[in-house]
Amino acid sequence: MSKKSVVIWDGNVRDAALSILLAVDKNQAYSNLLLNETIKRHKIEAKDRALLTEITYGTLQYKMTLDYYLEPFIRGSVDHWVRWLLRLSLYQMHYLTRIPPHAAVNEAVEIAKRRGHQGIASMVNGILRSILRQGVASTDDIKDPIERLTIETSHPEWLVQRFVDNYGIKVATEMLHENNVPPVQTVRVNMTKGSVEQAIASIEAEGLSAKRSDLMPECLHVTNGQPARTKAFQEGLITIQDESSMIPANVLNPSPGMRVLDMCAAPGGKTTHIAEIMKNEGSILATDLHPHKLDLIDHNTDRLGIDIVETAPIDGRKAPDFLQPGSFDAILVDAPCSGLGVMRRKPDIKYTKREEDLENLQKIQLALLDAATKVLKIDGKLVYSTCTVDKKKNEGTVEAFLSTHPEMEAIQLESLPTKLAEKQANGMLQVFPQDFGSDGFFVAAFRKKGESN
Ligand SMILES: C[S@@+](CC[C@H](N)C(=O)[O-])C[C@H]1O[C@@H](n2cnc3c(N)ncnc32)[C@H](O)[C@@H]1O
Repeated sequence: MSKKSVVIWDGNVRDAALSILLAVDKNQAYSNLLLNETIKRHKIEAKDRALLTEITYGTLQYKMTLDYYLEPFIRGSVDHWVRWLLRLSLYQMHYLTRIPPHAAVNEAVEIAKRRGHQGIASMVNGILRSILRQGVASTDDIKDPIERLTIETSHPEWLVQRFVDNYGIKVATEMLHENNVPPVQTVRVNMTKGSVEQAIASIEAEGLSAKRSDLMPECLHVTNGQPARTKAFQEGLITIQDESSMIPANVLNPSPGMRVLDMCAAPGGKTTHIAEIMKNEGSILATDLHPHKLDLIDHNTDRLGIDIVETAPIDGRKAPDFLQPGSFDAILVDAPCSGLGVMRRKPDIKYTKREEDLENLQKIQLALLDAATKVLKIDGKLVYSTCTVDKKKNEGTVEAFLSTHPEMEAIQLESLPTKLAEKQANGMLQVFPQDFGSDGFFVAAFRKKGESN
């Protein structure tokens, strides 16, 4: 992202949302990053912040559905920015019950006048008022179930088909709908600094609400506010992290004093979790392909008061060239992946990801696992995780790995709450976004066979 923001903030939430959507559409920025940057840079207040977030994400989440609704009302072609303006206005009219539809139309007309001219404003007014009078077409009229899900939930057809092939129509439908639901904010309590009760008290003292999750013991659900701005965050008592992302470090479950490798570590969400589980005793090598990302890990360890982490820029696939064979007690490979489990947070993924990307990623994932095996001690534990939901590429990668690595065996995923433990099969766990309202996530665990000395 450039140093100069692409979003001008003059207090007009819809106009700012339009600028963000246009930048995202031109691949100038990721929606989550540009939205956060805009909010931070312009110090946007809570009420506007909530609306800006809702309109930007909502419009992006439902882009294809909105186009389906708009199509019968648009004669000829409209400018690219006008189409985005229509989408974001219709999103408010159709999905946000608290905004009077006429207010959304009036705002759209004003923006059209300012960004274009009176003619465009009249056209926008005409289209939106016709929709108000006539209503939108029902997606129930679409007979083909894949096409209907594609339009209804605004996911590309190849992805809908892939989810249905992988998991059946029921699970796929639930997941596609859940992907459009805004995520809950969750934080992880740093138990080396304080208890869950202390974290709740500290967060609530600043006017936010925090409650224990009934899934992961170190997880809190936080509402109405920005936990990253709290004292608890600044003092290292909490870390912003999705609940599913708390699974891999728990499954790795290293003891204090161990030597651990976190192979794809930046920005360090799981490295720091591993360090907390180890009570900040032992040593962790946190590596990542991109040297500039290592600063993020250092920043996190400093804030959390963790001093057992060392970082190094290493391509995990070449780890055996730099690290001693058989030298780590436990290794986490939190691999680069297609991100199909995090589309609620990053709706851009729905429209930018291509099916062939999944193939390329699998080659990298297998190379990382192969390298990890070489530097793992005998009897050591290897945990593999991705934030994606794809049977062929998650379970498929594990099967391909095991078939070429007879020295490794799949093992039971330990140290998990019962609700998660009972969902595992053959040393693998796939969490769907609809299971617990957390990200879609995959975790597998292996042991290096043989006698340890
Ligand atoms: C899913 S993210 C890791 C998130 C991190 N574990 C956390 O919890 O904060 C995947 C990471 O893998 C890194 N990566 C991609 N290819 C890699 C490679 N060949 N070797 C090491 N790291 C790689 C990316 O830079 C990215 O930071």
